[in-house]
Parts: sequence; C-alpha cells; structure tokens
Amino acid sequence: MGLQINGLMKQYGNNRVIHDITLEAPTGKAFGLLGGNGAGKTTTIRSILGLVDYNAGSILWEGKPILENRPSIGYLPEERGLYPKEKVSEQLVYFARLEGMSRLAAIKAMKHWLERLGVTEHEHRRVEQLSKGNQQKVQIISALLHDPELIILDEPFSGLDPINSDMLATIVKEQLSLGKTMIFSSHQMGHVEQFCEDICILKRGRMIVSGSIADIKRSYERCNVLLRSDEDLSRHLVATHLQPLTADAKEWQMKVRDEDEANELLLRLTQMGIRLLKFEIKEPTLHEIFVEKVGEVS
Ligand SMILES: Nc1ncnc2c1ncn2[C@@H]1O[C@H](COP(=O)(O)OP(=O)(O)OP(=O)(O)O)[C@@H](O)[C@H]1O
Repeated sequence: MGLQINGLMKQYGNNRVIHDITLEAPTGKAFGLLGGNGAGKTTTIRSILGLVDYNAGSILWEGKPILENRPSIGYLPEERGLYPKEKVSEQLVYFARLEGMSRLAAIKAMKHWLERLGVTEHEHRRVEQLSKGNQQKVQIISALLHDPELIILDEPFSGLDPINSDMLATIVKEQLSLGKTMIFSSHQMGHVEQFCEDICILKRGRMIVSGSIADIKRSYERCNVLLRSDEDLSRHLVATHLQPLTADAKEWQMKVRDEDEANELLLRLTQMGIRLLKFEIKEPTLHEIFVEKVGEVS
C-alpha cells in the first residue's frame, strides 16, 4: 500500500501552488516526483513530512492518515540541512536520536554508514570543513542511518562524482530491495529511469503526466527513428520533409509521428534503392517527454 496522496491542494493566500495531486507510491518501489522549477515538488514533500499545512486532500501511510500513523522517514533535502559548525559525528548521532535510536545503536549505525560511503576519516571534522560531495554523503547518511521505512530523496546525486554516484545507485537499489518505499525527486531523468517504475510530472502545481514510465512511453505518440547507411542519406531525407535531429557520417536520427510514419519512411527509402545497415524505432526518453510536456504552453 505504501504512501497515498489524494486530492492534495495547497494555497498561499490566493496563490494556489498545488492543485489536486493524487498519487500512490507503493511499498518497495521508488516513485519519481518530477517537475520544473517551482512546480510544487518541495511543497508536496513538505506536506508528506507534516511541515506544510495543506488546504485539502489527504496523505495516507498504509491506508491511515500519515500524521496518526507516521512511518519512520528518511529525508534528504535538496538544500543542505546540516549545521556547518557542528561535527559530523555529533549531528549524525543527534538526528538518529531524534528518530528514536539509542545512543549506542546510533553510533554503531553511523560507523557502518561512514565506512560504507568512504567518509570515516571525516567523522570528527566540522561539516563546513568537508567538500560539497562529502557533505552530501553525510546528508545521505543522516537520511538512512535510522533505517527508515519511507525514504524521500531530493536530488540525491547532487555534487557526487561518477564513482560515488555509482555507489549511491547501488545503495538506492539495495534500500528498495529491502522493501523501503521511496519518493525520488530529480531533474536528472537518467536517474529517474534507473530507479522508478511510476512517476508524475508536475507543472505549476498540476499533474500533467502520471503513470508507469513504460506506459507513458507507449502512449506517447511520437517516436524516434535511427537510420544507418554507408550512403549519404541527407539528400534523400530532404524529399521526405523529415528534419534529422542528429546526423553524422553514417547515422541519422529523426522524430516521426508514430510507427506508421516510421515504416512509410523505411518503405520509401528501400523503394529508392537505398541500402540501410540499420533501421530502428526508438522509444522517446523520459528527458524528451519531460522537455516536451513541461515546455508546452498551457
Ligand atoms: N512559504 C511559501 N510562501 C509562498 N509561496 C510559496 C512558499 N513556498 C513555496 N511557494 C511557492 O509554491 C510554488 C511551488 O514551490 P516548490 O518549492 O514546491 O517548487 P519545486 O517544484 O520544489 O521547485 P524547485 O525545483 O525549483 O525546487 C512556487 O511558486 C513557490 O514560489
């Protein structure tokens, strides 16, 4: 059952920033909460955390109002939530104690996670003395230390180099395999595709796309065609009125309306006697869908 949001609405004065958001983040899965800047993601997350007094709707955990049936929550905010002057160890233990852990258990878990994320050497340093990436790692630890049931990650890969990104990806997958429920918010669609089955895209507080990524891609009318040939296809493509998105020495990629148009193109090129080394109808990427949907004038 996990987390359910039904008809969430929030306004500040007369400004409605969330309109009727309904979504379900099932147990053991990552739900992608997406949207452009100012779309309402943080307001939605803060509503889940009980930090925003929303005007209408309900937020349920395992079928009961989340404020009455509060799960343990691990929250990684996009902006830094650590005290710069405090020592890493002191604040990690402090946050874990707030979540109900004993001091001993908190220290044990902290040592485990510091080692796991390769920041043991920074245990006794002040947060402000750490690099941005290492501060992010400490923040990740503070979200996971108390073994939460619901994990909310906002731009978790921010500031991490490729090696540390891979390490965090492994940890995210591990947490999901442990049955954690996850809300994953990111502007990096590659990561969203890597972890999330279901997503919603918000625009000015409204859900403009929602469902499983696979269904969204299937229902999306436009697709890409990739052609490879030893011949120069450019002049032949001019006759089809299709504008290549990318073209290099041997490959051309273009957008078509649907599979029928892609097959018409194939037929036309073969009738012209053109030999193709490759013809592929490619699904749109989530990035393309996001750009097109969020970029549309409403
Ligand atoms: N305390 C507040 N008072 C008034 N308006 C607010 C307040 N908090 C947020 N808003 C407005 O609500 C809207 C949604 O903001 P929110 O921070 O939820 O967006 P977001 O999707 O998280 O954006 P970003 O990706 O830029 O972080 C914005 O128009 C913002 O200005």
